[in-house]
Amino acid sequence: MTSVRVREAKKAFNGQSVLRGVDFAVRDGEIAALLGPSGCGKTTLLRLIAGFERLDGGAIEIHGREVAGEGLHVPPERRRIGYVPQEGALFPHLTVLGNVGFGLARRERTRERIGEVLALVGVQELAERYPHELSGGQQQRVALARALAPRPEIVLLDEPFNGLDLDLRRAVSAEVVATLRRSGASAILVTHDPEEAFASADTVAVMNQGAIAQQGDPRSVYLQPASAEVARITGAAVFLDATIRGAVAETALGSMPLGAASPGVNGFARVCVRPEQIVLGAPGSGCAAKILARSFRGDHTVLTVAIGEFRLPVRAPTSFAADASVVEVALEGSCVAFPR
Ligand SMILES: Nc1ncnc2c1ncn2[C@@H]1O[C@H](COP(=O)(O)OP(=O)(O)OP(=O)(O)O)[C@@H](O)[C@H]1O
Repeated sequence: MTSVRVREAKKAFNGQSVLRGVDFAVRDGEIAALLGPSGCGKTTLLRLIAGFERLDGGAIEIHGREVAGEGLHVPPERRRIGYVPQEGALFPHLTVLGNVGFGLARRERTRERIGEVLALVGVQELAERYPHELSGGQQQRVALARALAPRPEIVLLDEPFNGLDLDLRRAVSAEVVATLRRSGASAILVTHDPEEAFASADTVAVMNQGAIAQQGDPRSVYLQPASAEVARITGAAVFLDATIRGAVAETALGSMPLGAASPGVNGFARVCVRPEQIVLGAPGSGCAAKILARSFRGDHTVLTVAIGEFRLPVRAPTSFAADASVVEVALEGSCVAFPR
């Protein structure tokens, strides 16, 4: 069953269109990521689903029941949705206990229920502390506990890990996802970090300029992006000019099987490959390239190489010969073609 369905959602602020007809769906128990660049409308979509904003057009259904549409706006407190806003959202004058109890109806505001949800997110020993006495990761766990306390059916999380440094961010997001799965709620996680979206979500909706450009499982949006923009939003992408012959793309780096092609692509095209598909090949296996620069990255080195006028990054092992000036570059896997 579908837990959230958004149809043709439109929203403008001060005459400026922010959502231009968004279609988006999340199934029961699923974690969906809303991935897109800054300003594309992710928070606006989340706030419309929560009921904090009113739709200008289109409709939103929760578990098959329309909650927003023409002449209809069910208030947030009647949507059974938990909301984890961006960082810094705890009430500074309330303890963890007070923060988590805040959203609970009086009869449910028991130490037992609060203790249960603090245990669910693993912060039960922090109950008496104030937000300023917590680390960033602890604060985010408490914010999640506050959202989960009223047993929502859907949890919306707006870039909840933004304020955390990278290592902590990966660890806290994995814990939060595990907690959400244990709670059984569906969730929508807003992020602009593709790795976070892929690691956390069952379905990824790629948003750009107020519309969903593609929605699918993480592998399909990464490996078969529907457009050059989706390819860029979902990770690093290298575009090569190519000639398409049947199911093969011929590029300056050699030929490559075509994994997918946009409609109308034939003859001259642009193919998208991911940097990890450009590899060092054995002599004679690919295309000779001149090394222009090296950048040491710890567990690997990135070479910038030139093939004629064309420059591209190639990942090499840290042990790569320091005196080499030429390498052989080859392509691995398949590519996706777009019109040139
Ligand atoms: N209440 C508002 N009044 C006027 N403009 C708004 C309002 N809320 C959002 N906007 C505008 O709508 C656009 C989309 O904003 P939104 O916060 O939804 O984007 P976002 O994708 O979540 O961005 P970020 O990743 O930076 O948070 C922006 O141009 C923003 O300035």
